[in-house]
Amino acid sequence: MITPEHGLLALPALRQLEQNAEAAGLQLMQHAAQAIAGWCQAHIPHGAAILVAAGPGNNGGDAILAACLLKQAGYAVEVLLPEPRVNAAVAAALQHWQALGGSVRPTLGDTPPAWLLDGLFGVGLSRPLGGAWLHLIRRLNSLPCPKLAIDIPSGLDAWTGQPRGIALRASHTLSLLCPKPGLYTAQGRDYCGHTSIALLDCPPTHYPQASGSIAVPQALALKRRHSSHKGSYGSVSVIGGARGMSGAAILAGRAALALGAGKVFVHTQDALLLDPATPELMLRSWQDGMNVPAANVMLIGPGLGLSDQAHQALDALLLHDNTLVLDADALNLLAADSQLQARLRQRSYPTLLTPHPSEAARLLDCSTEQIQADRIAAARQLAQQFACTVLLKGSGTLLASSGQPYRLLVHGSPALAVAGQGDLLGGAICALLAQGMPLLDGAHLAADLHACAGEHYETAQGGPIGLSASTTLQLMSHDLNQRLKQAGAPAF
Ligand SMILES: NC(=O)C1=CN([C@@H]2O[C@H](COP(=O)(O)OP(=O)(O)OC[C@H]3O[C@@H](n4cnc5c(N)ncnc54)[C@H](O)[C@@H]3O)[C@@H](O)[C@H]2O)[C@@H](O)CC1
Ligand SMILES: [K+]
Repeated sequence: MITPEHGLLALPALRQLEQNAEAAGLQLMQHAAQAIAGWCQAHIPHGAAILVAAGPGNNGGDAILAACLLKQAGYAVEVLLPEPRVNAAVAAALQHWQALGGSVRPTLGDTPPAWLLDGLFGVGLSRPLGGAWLHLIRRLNSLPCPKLAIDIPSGLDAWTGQPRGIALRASHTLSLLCPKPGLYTAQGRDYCGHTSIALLDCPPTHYPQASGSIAVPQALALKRRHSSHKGSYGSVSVIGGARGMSGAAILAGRAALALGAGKVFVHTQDALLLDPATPELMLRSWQDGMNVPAANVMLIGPGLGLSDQAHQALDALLLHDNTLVLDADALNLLAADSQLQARLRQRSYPTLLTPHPSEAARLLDCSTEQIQADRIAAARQLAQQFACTVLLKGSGTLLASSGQPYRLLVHGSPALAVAGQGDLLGGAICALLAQGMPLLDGAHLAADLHACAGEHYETAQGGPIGLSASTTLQLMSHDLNQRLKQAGAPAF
């Protein structure tokens, strides 16, 4: 059961929710206005000058009713209404505003306000913004003040997280009634700033079935007993590291150890003698990997290369009945070979693909821009086309598996946009799977730990630059231990 604060609704379901609430007599616009005014009173100094930009639909109605409450609370509020043709709810809100002595201006003045409230467009944006709207939003973006977007920054698509023509760059966003995927994925986080959600006192029974979720799985399944030993925590084999690229496979192996796998094998093209920083890793060659699928979870791809030998390794592994994670060059080999794809589809054992947007584009034979234009659709299409679970990397990482609600990560940081982080994530996922977590939950929890490590680093350093692999792994294992501490008693 997905709760209202975690559920991601498709547009028809959101409209259904609004109807359900209205039919039950809930005055959503009043509740929205109260939530917005409450947010402002908690964040904006009393009496400050607030410019409320109101559009022609209900997003504008929310904004104008909030303007009324803020004026009554003692703020110096002005309403900017660029489009005089407004819907009935906005017209009623305007009447109320004017009855309070509030004035309305059609164009932006010269004096910048202390804060901007953006109520131009919300989820009703139905086409790219153009003409005068482009000019206005450009000017609003250049105002040197913090900006609160109501529901979603105007111009940002609430489902894809992509601007349509142009979008307001908010410092804060207060989303109404439920979270929307566009707040978190693609360019969403760059446009939304700090995001919070106001559920508007809408009872959970009014919420239709969600198609996605931002809830993160519990770590409880990883709780350890005193009587356990290394054999209790599974084993991971990493197959990668062609000549000159062994670092990628080593990083994945280190991550698998740091996140708690009992035993970790690293198979590189030529077996390495030792990883001095992590002598616990058992180092083998590819040949050994094919003949001895010793581990219950296998990761193939980091630094694998595209040689015939790499192709053979992937071909052989697809036949094994262990849990299999495909990353990096394994995905590139797969994209280029329909026979490998057929073999993948025939697998009946848990399989995960972990592409970044360019790898996803190769797999779907389209451009990276097309993937990013609708990341949710791309992740779902990959899961369906290849009959496996998919983790689509990038800002707002997504997980999709046929017949399941998709999952969206709300954490992450540009600190993670450096070489080697994908290898760490692959290894970390395998560690949680080796310890018995189901595929979707294990991949999700590992990706969340990775995303949070990036955020923690950025917060601690005051910026995203310089995150190393070893720091990432320390942050991830620390966070996992903290989550386990809070998770209660182990299941027997
Ligand atoms: N309906 C309700 O009961 C609720 C509505 N809420 C608010 O209402 C918003 C949705 O309201 P609406 O559905 O009225 O939609 P919006 O207010 O987002 O915008 C719709 C208006 O914008 C115009 N429009 C759309 N795209 C345009 C473009 N590219 N260029 C120029 N004009 C364009 C439409 O013709 C229409 O007039 C939410 O985002 C939220 O702020 C929430 O308060 C929750 C409850
Ligand atoms: K808005």
